[in-house]
Amino acid sequence: MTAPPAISFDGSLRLGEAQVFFGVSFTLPAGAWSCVLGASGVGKSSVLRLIAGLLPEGRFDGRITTSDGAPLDGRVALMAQSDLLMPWLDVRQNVTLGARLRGTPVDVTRRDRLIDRVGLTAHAHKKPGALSGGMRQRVALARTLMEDTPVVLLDEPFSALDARTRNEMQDLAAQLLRGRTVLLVTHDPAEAARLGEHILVMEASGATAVAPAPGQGPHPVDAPATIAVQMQLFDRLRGIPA
Ligand SMILES: Nc1ncnc2c1ncn2[C@@H]1O[C@H](COP(=O)(O)OP(=O)(O)OP(=O)(O)O)[C@@H](O)[C@H]1O
Repeated sequence: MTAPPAISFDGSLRLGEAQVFFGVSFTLPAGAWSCVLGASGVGKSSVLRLIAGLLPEGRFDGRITTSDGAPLDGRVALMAQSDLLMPWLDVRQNVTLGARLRGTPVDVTRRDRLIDRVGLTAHAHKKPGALSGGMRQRVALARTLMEDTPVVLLDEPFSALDARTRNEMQDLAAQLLRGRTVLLVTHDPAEAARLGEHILVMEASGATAVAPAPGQGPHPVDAPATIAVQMQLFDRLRGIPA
């Protein structure tokens, strides 16, 4: 993996007749977890798709730049809320889907190591239909890591999981993605307070930074600093000024 860059985003987006957002500007620090929250429809997923180069429709007036000046093409992996697993492929084949689609050789040692790190070695022969929701998200996480990109974008990947599995997945993702430039879209102030080393609240007219809990994430869920950030985010999302 190449060194993760910081990413600066500045622009406005129109989709069809609608101005989705206007003058949204922020910088994602290199090698850290950034979290973005905001009302439904404000354009959070569109920001991810713009950074990933996956929003061909619409009109984006602005710039997305990197601290090393190199383009983001080929350096970004996106993990969506839906696990997007292929039902006819087993865990090993799903984890290596990227290489299969590109027609490039599969690094089987790396594949098996990642499946082991997400705790699925005993289930590697199974198809998605035989896995729980948490296991399926583990496969999706291993597939994202298999791409070994310095930038990882996460679009509400844990929102459909029960509280305990979500907590486990947050820890696992924080551990496995440490050192990469990560942007997580979430509706959950507790998740943002726990994982965020940089936190943004997005509105149609801009993005505001909210100070995270100190130190490296994941922050302890019951630490006073984490709870204070969570409460502040609740207030921001309810429209209560800081
Ligand atoms: N291809 C498209 N064409 C027209 N409008 C679109 C398109 N994709 C998204 N939109 C609209 O753009 C707006 C922003 O969508 P987006 O999914 O980015 O918001 P979001 O903040 O991620 O929402 P949520 O939190 O509900 O997932 C929404 O009003 C959505 O309906």
